[in-house]
Amino acid sequence: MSESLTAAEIASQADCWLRAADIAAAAAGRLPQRGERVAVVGCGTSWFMAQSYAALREQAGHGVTDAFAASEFPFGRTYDSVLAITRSGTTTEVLRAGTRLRSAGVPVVAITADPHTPVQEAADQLVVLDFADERSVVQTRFATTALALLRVHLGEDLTAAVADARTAVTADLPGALPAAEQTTFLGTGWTYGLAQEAALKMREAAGAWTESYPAMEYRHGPVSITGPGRTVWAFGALPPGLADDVAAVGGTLEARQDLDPLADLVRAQRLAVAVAERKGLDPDRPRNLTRSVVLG
Ligand SMILES: O=P(O)(O)OC[C@H]1O[C@](O)(CO)[C@@H](O)[C@@H]1O
Repeated sequence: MSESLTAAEIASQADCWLRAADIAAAAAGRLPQRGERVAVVGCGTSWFMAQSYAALREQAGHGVTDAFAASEFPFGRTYDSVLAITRSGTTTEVLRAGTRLRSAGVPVVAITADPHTPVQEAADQLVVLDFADERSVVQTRFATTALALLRVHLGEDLTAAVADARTAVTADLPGALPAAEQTTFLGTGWTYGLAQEAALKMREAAGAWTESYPAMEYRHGPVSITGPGRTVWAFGALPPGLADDVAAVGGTLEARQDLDPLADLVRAQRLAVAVAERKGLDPDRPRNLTRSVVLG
């Protein structure tokens, strides 16, 4: 089988993160400033990246940062600025939120792959990551590149993450993994957004049954569905006792704490493609999904 577009885009992420690091200084004036009260919005994958960034920004002490699905923006709250993430620049909920915020005088910046779209009207300023744009319906490299840019903007050095991403694209996928009958993805802090994104990727590309939770929530119900043939995949730090909890019910624990969590997401993306192909599905043609959702 020839390599899918999605697989090729997944493999190119480390290079895109390096390019993001190169443009971070030039974009810095448009991205949230230290001390600002900021909201970050997006839909689907972009919303999950917004959640990861919000957690990282708060953790870095840069200021209050809330993330919302664009359709759920709490217009009664006051923010110094709003950051929108949208690969396509056409997603209706993002455009509606941006337009309404702008008309209320709230500065809106959008990170997008395509500036020649309606997002140019819905935002005051754009940060364009056209080099990370994708031909696939399912998002992979645009989203991780946006998060990589934001991590550099927070002062992180991504050298190790880039090296880990290169490892993640060549490493064998865990052969011991069952056919991914069901996978529960866990994360904490910024990695919870990654867990949600991994679960979405498996659903979108492979039509797989997946769930995602904050890691410590695992014991509060999700453990009930773990068992033989089912996998728990933890991003970042493992909660104490998790390995024992998963083993006790016969599940398989997948955790690569040696990798930067964003690079571990690359492995999860690859798993989604592998599961799709194992099921005879084309990861480039996800069921019932379009590249962006534009409402009438
Ligand atoms: O970032 P955009 O272009 O606004 O698109 C968001 C879309 O991307 C997706 O993640 C597609 O993979 C969908 O969940 C969502 O509809």
